[in-house]
Amino acid sequence: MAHIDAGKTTTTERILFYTGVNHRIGEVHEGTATMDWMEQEQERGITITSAATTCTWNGIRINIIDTPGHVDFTAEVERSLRVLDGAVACFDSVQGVQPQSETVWRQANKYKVPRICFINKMDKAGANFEYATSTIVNRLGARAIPINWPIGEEAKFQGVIDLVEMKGIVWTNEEMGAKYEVVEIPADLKAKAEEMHQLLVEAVADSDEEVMMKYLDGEAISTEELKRAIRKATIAMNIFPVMCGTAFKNKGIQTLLDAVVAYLPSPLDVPPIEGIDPYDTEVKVIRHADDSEPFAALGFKIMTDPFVGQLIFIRVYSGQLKTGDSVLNPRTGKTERIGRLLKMHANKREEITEILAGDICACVGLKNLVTGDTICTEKSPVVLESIDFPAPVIEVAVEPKTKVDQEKMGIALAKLAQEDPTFKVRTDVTSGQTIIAGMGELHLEIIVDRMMREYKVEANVGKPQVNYRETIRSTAEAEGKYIRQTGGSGNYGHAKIRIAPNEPGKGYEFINVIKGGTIPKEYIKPIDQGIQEALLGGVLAGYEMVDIKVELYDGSYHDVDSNEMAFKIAGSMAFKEAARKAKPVLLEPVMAVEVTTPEEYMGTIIGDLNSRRGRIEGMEMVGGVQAIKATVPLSTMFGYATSMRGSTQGRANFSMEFKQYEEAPRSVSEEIIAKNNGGKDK
Ligand SMILES: Nc1nc2c(ncn2[C@@H]2O[C@H](COP(=O)(O)OP(=O)(O)OP(=O)(O)O)[C@@H](O)[C@H]2O)c(=O)[nH]1
Repeated sequence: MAHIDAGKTTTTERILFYTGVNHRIGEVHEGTATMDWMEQEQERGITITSAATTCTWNGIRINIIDTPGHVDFTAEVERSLRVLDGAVACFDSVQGVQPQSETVWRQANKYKVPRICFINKMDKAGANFEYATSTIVNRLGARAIPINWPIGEEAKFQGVIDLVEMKGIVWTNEEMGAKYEVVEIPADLKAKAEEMHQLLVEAVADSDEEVMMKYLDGEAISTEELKRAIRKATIAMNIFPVMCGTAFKNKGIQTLLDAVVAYLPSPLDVPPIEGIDPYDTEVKVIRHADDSEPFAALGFKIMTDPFVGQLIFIRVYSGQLKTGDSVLNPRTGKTERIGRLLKMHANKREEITEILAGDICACVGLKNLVTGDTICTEKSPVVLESIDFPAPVIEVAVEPKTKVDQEKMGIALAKLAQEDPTFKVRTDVTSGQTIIAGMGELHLEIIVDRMMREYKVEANVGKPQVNYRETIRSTAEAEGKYIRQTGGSGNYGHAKIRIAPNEPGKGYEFINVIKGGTIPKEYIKPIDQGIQEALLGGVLAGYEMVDIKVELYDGSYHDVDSNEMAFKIAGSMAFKEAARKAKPVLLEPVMAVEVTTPEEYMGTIIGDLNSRRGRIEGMEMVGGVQAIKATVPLSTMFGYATSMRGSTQGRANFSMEFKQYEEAPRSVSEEIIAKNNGGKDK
């Protein structure tokens, strides 16, 4: 995991080469990286999907998921961290911690994933191991403790000092770095190595009692003892060991693999996973990484494969499973049969017949699974915690060119949406246009590109727009009555509701307080559904309404004429009227922006951010340049990259990620409401 371009894919390619999975090294910039198997990834030299793959080092099996660095694909990182037990955080040796490193670091904290830090690109001009490590301490607030020290930097980088075993390791540039030599610690680095070794012992002593006692008594600590203490401290996240190398120049990868095996947890080292009983949500269910416990796994990724069909990636938390076994999906209550099990090697696959606790693999045959679903045995059901995904903030209209394209587009978008939980499709209520929403311009561009290439859909694509939301600021009551006589049969639906603002982020909540059958039970759900449909269309400018509590408190029915449809319409009517009375407001997505710029352009950058309704949150010197943090509405940030580069002669950089939805200022919301014809449902 890392900021974009830190070298995750290059490092992974080296790992696959040294562990014997690949016989030649694929390069990102040549478009031949195994992990970046999608056409779009190879053309752009970036990772978009996180490919899961398996390799073996020193007899230990390692499952690797190479994650994307670009913020638009943050969901890929989120789900990978949810199912992995350990991570290698890659950093650029010149830049150290970059904005997106902070995001992924926070995500790893959230899922309590122990980490090793790998300072990559030690061969680059300006490489500085000490500085890069200090940024991990200062910007991430992490206890980053070197277990390597570089031998030479920039063009002179030859290898590393292993601060645990106190030896030098240098790579000879032969056989793509497969060969290295163990050497004495160079004389000029001896004192530094001693100092850093001491620091390492001190840092891990408090995680291991024996080592602590010996340390306090001034006794020598053996390499084995030190390794054990580092493992404990790393798994407990008391420390984050820091290593270095250059993936591109083939140095430092074998040592990194050794450390992954030595210090990152195996499935047995992580705490058992907690879930709940689907039939009694008050009951906690604990599952250990043990083959003899009942089977439980989490589906974390869905990929449509042109040959096999739908592949579901799962992480097994407990028990075992064989091909042909049936599993229960507690969300749907349905049992499904596992057709095939596949071990994934980036773009190749190997058929297997069983999987065990701790495994990550792909399976075929689970039609109804969505990302984040648990699968388990019918006899001992459990629901594991799902995965959180951020809301899409940008949208664009796509219009099929012909009738045939229209059909193909529907299928393509549905498939793409099933793979990607941050991508949503909707039909605009007034224009009837298909609107797709996602995490950023790049995200939508890739989706449109895949739709056109993989599914051969021809379509016109509009300009990206902000995905606004609506909510209410006060409470209101309203009633909806739908009474019609159509031909012979009648329709009768009648509902009275109260609505109130819900806590931000809590979404929609429906509370039924109907007593004594004023409205029969079977019509309650249709009312709820009618309200939910009305929520999607909004009341101000046609945007989805969020964070609203609705209480159904009264209504009436007719013995003969009442039906579900009539109550659905009554619910929708009641909600729209109540929402209009409850001070509706427009919400806009606000982004966390970080610009790094040479000092001379600071004034220009800040002035420009202010003119975009930005709020400056802080400034800091980072690696000789100024880092300016600000929150800025997304609507003012289109085209920012070009204008910022123009005004700083290409010397400033920026990153941006979604922060939260905030109420749009009156002038802005009036303009948007006017543009959308003053509400789409009118
Ligand atoms: N000089 C130098 N360049 C490197 C090194 N490692 C990677 N690169 C180059 O840096 C660029 C980015 O590398 P990637 O491996 O694609 O980085 P990434 O972190 O996977 O990027 P995303 O997946 O797009 O976030 C490529 O052009 C690599 O060839 C290194 O050790 N030294």
